[in-house]
Amino acid sequence: MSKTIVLASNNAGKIKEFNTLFSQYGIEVKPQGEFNVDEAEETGLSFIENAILKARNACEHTGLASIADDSGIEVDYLDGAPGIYSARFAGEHGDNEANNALLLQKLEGVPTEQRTARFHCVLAYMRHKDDPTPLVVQGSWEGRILESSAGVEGFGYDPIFFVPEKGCSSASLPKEVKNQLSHRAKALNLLMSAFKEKNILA
Ligand SMILES: O=P(O)(O)OP(=O)(O)OP(=O)(O)OC[C@H]1O[C@@H](n2cnc3c(O)ncnc32)[C@H](O)[C@@H]1O
Ligand SMILES: [Mg+2]
Repeated sequence: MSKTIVLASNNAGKIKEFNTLFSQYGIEVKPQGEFNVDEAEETGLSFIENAILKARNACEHTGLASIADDSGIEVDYLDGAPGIYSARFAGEHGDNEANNALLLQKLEGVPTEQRTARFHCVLAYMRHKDDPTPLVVQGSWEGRILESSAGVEGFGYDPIFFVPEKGCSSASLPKEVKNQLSHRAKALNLLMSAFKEKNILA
């Protein structure tokens, strides 16, 4: 049985990655923009809460099942900031350049070994707006914050996120490589296992 799943995101970078990732599993998702869904207010205090708020909002507006992604970067030296505020770290939502510049500034002079950080991704799947048991999975990706930007792939914090196992920034990795290693790829892998176990979309 094929059924439409709404992707509860307006972030073009995420949507692009999801198109590739989902196609690997033979699943088609439609971004919420195609349904004119109003953006959910991300008032939660954790990635999990925000992912559920976004998924529920998309279900409510479309009457369809949805998957939301709430993600961000946690920097150890900053006690986990920007965390759930990653998209609006410098004030304006989605100003990637300002966010990256502020993060570099806050870490100015901090030695390499204290620049550890990780991307974190929570995915929430809800069958409908009143679904009492959303499926929630998480993935993370360890690295550290560079001292300046490098690379043009990806989006958001990718130019300043150093990937130790590859020796370069995540914006310097070919898309296929990021899609094998990333927090998002790991979380989606878990979600797909849960789908299989629960015969969702089977
Ligand atoms: O809520 P939606 O509509 O999905 O879009 P958003 O951009 O607001 O997304 P979030 O609320 O989840 O905020 C996540 C921010 O964390 C950053 N981020 C998340 N995943 C990333 C990745 O793979 N590479 C680089 N930056 C990432 C990026 O700056 C995002 O704007
Ligand atoms: Mg958001």
